[in-house]
Amino acid sequence: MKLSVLGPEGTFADAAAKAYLKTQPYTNVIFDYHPTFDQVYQAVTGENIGLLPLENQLDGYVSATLQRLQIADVTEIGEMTIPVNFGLVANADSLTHIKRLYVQFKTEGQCQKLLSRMPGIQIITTSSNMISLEKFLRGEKGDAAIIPQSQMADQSAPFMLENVADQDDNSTRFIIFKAKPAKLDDLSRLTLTTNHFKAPLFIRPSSNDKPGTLYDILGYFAKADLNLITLMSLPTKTQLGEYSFYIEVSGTRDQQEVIFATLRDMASKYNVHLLGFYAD
Ligand SMILES: O=C(O)C(=O)C[C@]1(C(=O)O)C=C[C@@H](O)C=C1
Repeated sequence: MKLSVLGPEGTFADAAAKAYLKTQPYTNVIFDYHPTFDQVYQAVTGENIGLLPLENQLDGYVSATLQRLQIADVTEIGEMTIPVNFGLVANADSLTHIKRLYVQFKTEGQCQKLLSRMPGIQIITTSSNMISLEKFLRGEKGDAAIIPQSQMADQSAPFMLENVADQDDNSTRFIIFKAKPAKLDDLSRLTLTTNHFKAPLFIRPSSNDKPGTLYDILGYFAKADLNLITLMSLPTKTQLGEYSFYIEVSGTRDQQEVIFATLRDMASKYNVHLLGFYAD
């Protein structure tokens, strides 16, 4: 089986994939690294699986992943949360002599305190923390990169700062998915391996321009006593002001029947795009 993740080896996605595999019975897994989230998504076919970051404790949801999930025909089969911290490597004698900084786009929002100490610097955004490191290693004097803290021990740059995330307590949640579309009927028959589940989904009203639409959507879950852990609105991109809602429902095994009955009920009125139903 192939597991597609953001590469090269050493990204947090790679670490999350390895942590996930420790909890699973898969054998002979081949790691398949790609430089962007979109290429990771495109690479997952058949029975193979992929992993993408969904949410960071400091910087919130990963918009690129949500935008992709909104239109994706995938089944999420699980998730993995890992601690995240960063280090700074620089080819300079001090912070003030750094001219150019390589930083992954989601990492930037997690290292704001460090960045505020480097005014006037040229920031080059990358798609992966290990690409930031690669670019730094091939770079010139005055260059710096923010890289995973786990890579710091292997580096010997002239100037290095450890643990540069805005706070030490920081984590990112990743989702693991297959390429086949999540089907309500198939997933309703799934046997959970733990007592808890999560069900991520998008709900798209035919129009947002009506009083009480969100209230009505939330009412279905409230009436069924189903707990929502996420509610986000995302532009559908069809028209300015048209949004869909990304929702994560969590519950216990004894609520399996009620969640599927609720989703079927909602599907007669709204566009319900289920993304998965998995043990948590
Ligand atoms: O570049 C990496 O190391 C990644 O795995 C990506 C990613 C992300 O986009 O959220 C993962 C964890 C951190 O939040 C920062 C970057």
